[in-house]
Amino acid sequence: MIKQLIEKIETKDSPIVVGLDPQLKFIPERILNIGFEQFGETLAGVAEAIFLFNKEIIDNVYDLIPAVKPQSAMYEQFGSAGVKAFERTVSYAKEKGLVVIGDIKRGDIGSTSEAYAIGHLGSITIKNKTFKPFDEDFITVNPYLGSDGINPFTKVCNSHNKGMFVLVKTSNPSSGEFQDRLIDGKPLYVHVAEKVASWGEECMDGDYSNIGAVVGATYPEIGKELRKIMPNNYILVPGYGAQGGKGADLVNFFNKDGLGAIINSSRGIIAAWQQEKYSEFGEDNFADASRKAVVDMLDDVRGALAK
Ligand SMILES: O=C(O)c1cc(=O)[nH]c(=O)n1[C@@H]1O[C@H](COP(=O)(O)O)[C@@H](O)[C@H]1O
Repeated sequence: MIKQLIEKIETKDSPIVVGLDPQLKFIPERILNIGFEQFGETLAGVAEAIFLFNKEIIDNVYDLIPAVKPQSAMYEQFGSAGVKAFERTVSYAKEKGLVVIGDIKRGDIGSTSEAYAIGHLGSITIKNKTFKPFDEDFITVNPYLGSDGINPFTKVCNSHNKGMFVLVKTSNPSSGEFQDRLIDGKPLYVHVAEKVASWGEECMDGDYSNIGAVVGATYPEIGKELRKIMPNNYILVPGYGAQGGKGADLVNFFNKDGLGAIINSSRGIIAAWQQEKYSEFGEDNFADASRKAVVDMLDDVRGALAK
């Protein structure tokens, strides 16, 4: 699956991913009203609006980007109707030829991880009929439970040509509380990165592994260190834009071949219409504002890489 992602990154010259993290406050009135007219002022009405909001953004940016990353909590907050909107978003993005990274941050004891892996990446057979429940292409995984929490995902990645990004050093301000702690003289994130490199060897797909890492754009020096420890693992880099990451911070996350990293922006793209910088588009043209924000992000990232 990483081969397919790389092919799209190269074809579009676009190492970026748009995070589809809808919040009620980002959805313009005209979209909300469509949902409410159909399903009333209910969770189902909001969920319909969320799907329509995502669809309009996807329609306006899909030619510029290789992938999207819907964040599951942003849908789960609206209950089962929200989960349905997540499912519809995954299918629609795939219809438009995009790779889908389901940001679900799962991981548990082996038997439970196996169920997550089946539900999100794999398939289940009921009376000779096979179903693929969520069918994302990649997911995000929390490694806190160790190898037996990861192995079931690896197994399904190999049987279904899927992939995962394992949290190594997260972008948030307090990520260091545990992740930077020294153990045997090395920060915990280094131990996790070494594990990602070795888990990744079991899951190679061309020059890169279907097992990647998540490292926040907000820690560029750590990104440089981790890039060396995981030469064959793609790094998903969130934290661009709304969390302060800039193009210049991102160069260290890439390999010399110009590959190896994919940069995420969520609020910076989907809520661009609410920023002063894009106010000329107005609420009705929110998806045009998103397109302009993608173009600006691409210019920034390509410019930094060209230097
Ligand atoms: O796994 C992630 O995607 C993730 C890891 C991390 O360290 N930091 C981080 O922000 N994320 C996610 O990346 C997205 C960032 O959103 P914005 O800050 O709006 O661009 C959210 O969906 C976060 O849940």
